[in-house]
Amino acid sequence: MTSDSTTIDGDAAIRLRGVSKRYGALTAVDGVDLAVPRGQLLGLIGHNGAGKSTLFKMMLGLIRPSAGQILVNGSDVGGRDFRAARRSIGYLPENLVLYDNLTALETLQFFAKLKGAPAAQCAPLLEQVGLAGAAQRAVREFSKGMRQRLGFAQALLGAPRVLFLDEPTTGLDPSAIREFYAVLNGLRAQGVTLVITSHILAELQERVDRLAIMANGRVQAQGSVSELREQLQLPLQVSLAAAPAEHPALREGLRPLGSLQFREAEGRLSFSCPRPAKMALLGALAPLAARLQDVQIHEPTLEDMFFGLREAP
Ligand SMILES: Nc1ncnc2c1ncn2[C@@H]1O[C@H](COP(=O)(O)OP(=O)(O)OP(=O)(O)O)[C@@H](O)[C@H]1O
Repeated sequence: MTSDSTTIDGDAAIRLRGVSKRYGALTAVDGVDLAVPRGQLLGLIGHNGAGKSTLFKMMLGLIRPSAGQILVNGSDVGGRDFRAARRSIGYLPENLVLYDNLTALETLQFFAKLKGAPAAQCAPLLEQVGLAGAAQRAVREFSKGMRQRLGFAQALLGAPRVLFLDEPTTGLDPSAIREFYAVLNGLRAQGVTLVITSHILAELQERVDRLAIMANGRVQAQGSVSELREQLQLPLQVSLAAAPAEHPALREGLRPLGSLQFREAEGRLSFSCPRPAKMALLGALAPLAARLQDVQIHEPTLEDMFFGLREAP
């Protein structure tokens, strides 16, 4: 699959070239090239074991790549100056360990000390993630979503310029997810670069600037959602509502589009239509308008794209 990383390299806050990680015979990450422009939100998606967490850990300097180069904020990860550069990077791991006996505020103060961030940031950050009212409560009493909010506050300590968030919305309810993305949008507007993983594809679809789809250690495709749609050329899903008596005439009227696989259910005639035939489809439907009650044309969803890639040879 094509990558446009070369065209955005100039202002990339994160840049990976030929990055691999091998564990003995197993190649967890295999020759990844990736570039994330400053101030953008990249969604990283992939099946279990695709290599997302391994890629994260390498970008954070927690594990060393077997091959390739990683630059974050202009610093070579693993290089001499990376220790200092690490302070401008925030990270929310998939499973953050919290101490149950500490309060939310004490927890954040503890992480602030570890990171060398000012303790004065802790209370405003709790406010930002919606935990101001729970600042003095012990973490042991926290729900899953509250723990996740606290983890997010921890990642924001030190006003990072690059944020890596591994499954950050796990355990959040729909309104908390909305608030979480509002915070991300605010950060993005300040030029913070964000990389986020999620298994909830529909959630990412409307919210990310770019996506990288990983499978078997490789980035199989990357780009904006509309670029991926173009690259993958998955068909449109068309559904026509019409009285069953009209279906034969509809099939006949759509014959110029070539052989379509029709499905009939609940008064609807449905079929997949190749993307390049979209205008021809609209042209064929116009003279059939009097026979139709409704027309739905769906672009492929991120889920369609994800599974389309996995099923590709
Ligand atoms: N320390 C390790 N030693 C050996 N193999 C490892 C190690 N860490 C990861 N792997 C393997 O590398 C592959 C990629 O794992 P990784 O955790 O990066 O996947 P992932 O995409 O984050 O998966 P998930 O969505 O389940 O979190 C898997 O096959 C995993 O078993």
